[in-house]
Parts: sequence; structure tokens; C-alpha cells
Amino acid sequence: MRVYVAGHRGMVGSAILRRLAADGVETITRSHAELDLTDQSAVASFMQAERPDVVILAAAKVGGIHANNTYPADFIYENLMIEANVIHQAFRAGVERLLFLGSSCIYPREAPQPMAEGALLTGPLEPTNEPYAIAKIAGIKLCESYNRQYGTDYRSVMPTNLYGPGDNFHPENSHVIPAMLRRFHEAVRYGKDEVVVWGSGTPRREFLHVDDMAEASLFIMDLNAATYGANTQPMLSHINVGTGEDVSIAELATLLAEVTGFRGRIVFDRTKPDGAPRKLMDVSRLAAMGCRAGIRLRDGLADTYQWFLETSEFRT
Ligand SMILES: NC(=O)C1=CN([C@@H]2O[C@H](COP(=O)(O)OP(=O)(O)OC[C@H]3O[C@@H](n4cnc5c(N)ncnc54)[C@H](OP(=O)(O)O)[C@@H]3O)[C@@H](O)[C@H]2O)C=CC1
Ligand SMILES: C[C@H]1O[C@H](OP(=O)(O)OP(=O)(O)OC[C@H]2O[C@@H](n3cnc4c(=O)[nH]c(N)nc43)[C@H](O)[C@@H]2O)[C@@H](O)[C@@H](O)C1=O
Repeated sequence: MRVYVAGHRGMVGSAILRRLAADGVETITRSHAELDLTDQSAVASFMQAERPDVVILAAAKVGGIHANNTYPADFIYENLMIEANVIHQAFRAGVERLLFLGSSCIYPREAPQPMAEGALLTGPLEPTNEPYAIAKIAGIKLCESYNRQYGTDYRSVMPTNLYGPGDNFHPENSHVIPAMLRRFHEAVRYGKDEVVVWGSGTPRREFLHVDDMAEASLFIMDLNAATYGANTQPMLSHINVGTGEDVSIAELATLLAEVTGFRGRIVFDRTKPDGAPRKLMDVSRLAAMGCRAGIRLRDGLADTYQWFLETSEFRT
């Protein structure tokens, strides 16, 4: 079996690649420089030449609240193009099994908590990431439509907010954990007595370590069709992946201060957006199939900080 991992240099793609390599699975990879997935003819040529057995679509334009809010055109355009090209050309090349990675932001801003799979398309989205969310919903619907029309087995997973080794630590465009880890680390290193956290600190988020995400992705790929629901009516179009537990951003900041050894003040910059008030996943469906997250948040944050120290320009 040959598995094409799209986005293998990213945080999730690289974790999936590590797991597949450990299991001795043959993989196919192309970097962004070698294959631009927004280029339809390049993706068509690649798929026809390689004809993988399985495709894992972990390539996407990804970023935190500021990046989503600042570059909405890039987020909707690039993600729509990547999904349409990879899914359609995989189908044309005879790929029967595909896993698409969506995001918990597909659910309405005011969805009842925890958010079950059935909350999709039941209300308005969070404005800061609506274009990205619309592209991710299109990805689910692409998979669902090819399954309905052509009998393929294309599955979609909706991860909660992810973190871990390989994350993007950009000061503005990253997600909250890498951004704050870096800020706390710099404060300790340069002797600052204050760290600024965006927003009010009251939004709640659920965080999953990327190794648990890789494990869940391969678990879902390995499920037989009857268990996953690909052949049931109504079809299970997507499945949530998370821990089922959340923390406030203020609680997260306190945890990160402890992990990095910061003992100064934490202040909140309320001019920055909070985004969705809460995004807790209902993970009962995945749990009933036998898959649960194993890495506790504090342990995962310590592991990520260790990776940051070993690989970043800030290593001491
Ligand atoms: N991180 C998170 O908190 C969450 C992530 N997800 C989803 O999980 C998946 C993986 O995310 P994550 O690993 O964090 O993201 P990363 O940004 O770490 O990785 C994405 C990868 O996709 C590649 N890529 C982007 N655009 C293109 C393109 N046009 N052609 C080829 N390759 C491209 C990137 O390459 P390059 O860097 O060279 O551009 C990168 O290697 C995505 O679908 C994302 O939406 C879902 C929920 C939360
Ligand atoms: C995964 C998910 O990621 C994005 O949504 P988000 O959940 O809002 O993700 P975020 O990690 O950027 O922020 C989480 C919370 O944390 C607060 N916050 C504090 N201080 C910093 C900070 O320094 N950086 C960032 N980024 N946020 C901060 C921030 O204000 C917000 O209240 C989506 O656009 C979309 O891409 C998506 O699917």
C-alpha cells in the first residue's frame, strides 16, 4: 500500500509521516516547492504518475485568529483550490480511500456545547475565520459528494485546536499556544516582568497534541466502512477529533507561564479579537469507536516547549 501524505512538512503531516514510517508503510511526499497543490494541471500530472492507494490531505493554508482575519482571501482561495484539486484528481487517478482534515471552526459560532457532528450548517459562523471555515465545509461536501455519486470512501476528520512539535511559532500569524510559548520564553530570557495575552482571556479552547491527532487520523483510516458509517444512511460525512476538555485562555496562559518558568504579570490586550467564545468538541462518536486522546495538556505543553528549545533560534 502506498500512501500520499499531502503537507508532510507541516505539523500534522509530519506527525502522520512519523507514525506511518514507524509502521513500515510506504509513503509518497512532495514539498510545496516541488508541487503547488493550487495548480490543477500539476496535481493532475502528479496523481496520474503516482496513483497512490490512499491520500491523506493535511496540506492547507493554516494560521491563527490574526492571520485568518487579515488574509481572508488567501485562506478561502488557497484552501478551496487545494481541496478541489487533490480530491478531484485523486478520484480521477482511481484513489478509493482519502482522509480530509477539516477544522472545528466549521461549526456555528453559537453552536450548543459540546459541538456534535450534527451541528454543521445549523447557524452563522465565527466572522474572524468564516472564509477558512467555508473552504473546510466545501472539503467535507466534496468528499461526501464523491462518495454519494461514485462510491468512493473519502472520510473527513474535524480536529480541534492542535499544538505540538513542528508548530508555527510566528509572533503574529500562529495559533495561541506557539505564540504565547514564544512570548513567555522571550520574557524569561530577556528579563521582562510582563507578558501580553490577546483578548479578554475568557474564550475557551480545547487543545489536542499533534501525536494524538496523527494516531486518531490513522485509526479513522483503518476503520472498516461499516464502522465508520461510509455505507450507512444518512452517511457520516465527518467525525470530530479532540479531547472533550477545554480551558480558558487565561488558564492556558497560567499553564504556559509555569512551563516556561515565567513569574511576572500576565496582562490582557482587549483591543485584540477573542474569536469564538467556546469551541468544545463532542468526541463521543470517536470514543465509542475506541479512540481517545492520551496526552494531557500540561505534558503536551512541556513536550512542545522542549522541542521549541531544541530547534528554535532561541535555544539556550
Ligand atoms: N494547527 C491547528 O491547530 C489545526 C489544523 N487543522 C488542519 O490540519 C491540517 C494540517 O495543519 P497543520 O499541520 O497545523 O498546518 P501547517 O501549516 O503546519 O502545514 C500545512 C502544510 O501544507 C503545505 N501547503 C500549504 N499550501 C500548500 C500548497 N499550495 N501546495 C503544497 N503544499 C502546501 C505547507 O507547506 P509550506 O509551509 O511550504 O507552505 C505545510 O507543509 C490542515 O488541514 C489544517 O487546516 C485543523 C484544526 C486545527
Ligand atoms: C484552529 C483555529 O484557529 C483559529 O481560531 P482560534 O481558535 O481563535 O485560534 P487562535 O489559536 O489564534 O486563538 C485562540 C484564542 O487565543 C487568544 N490569544 C491570546 N493570545 C494570543 C496570541 O498571542 N496569538 C493568538 N493566535 N491567539 C491568542 C485569541 O485571541 C483567541 O481568543 C482559526 O482562525 C482557525 O484557523 C482555526 O480553525
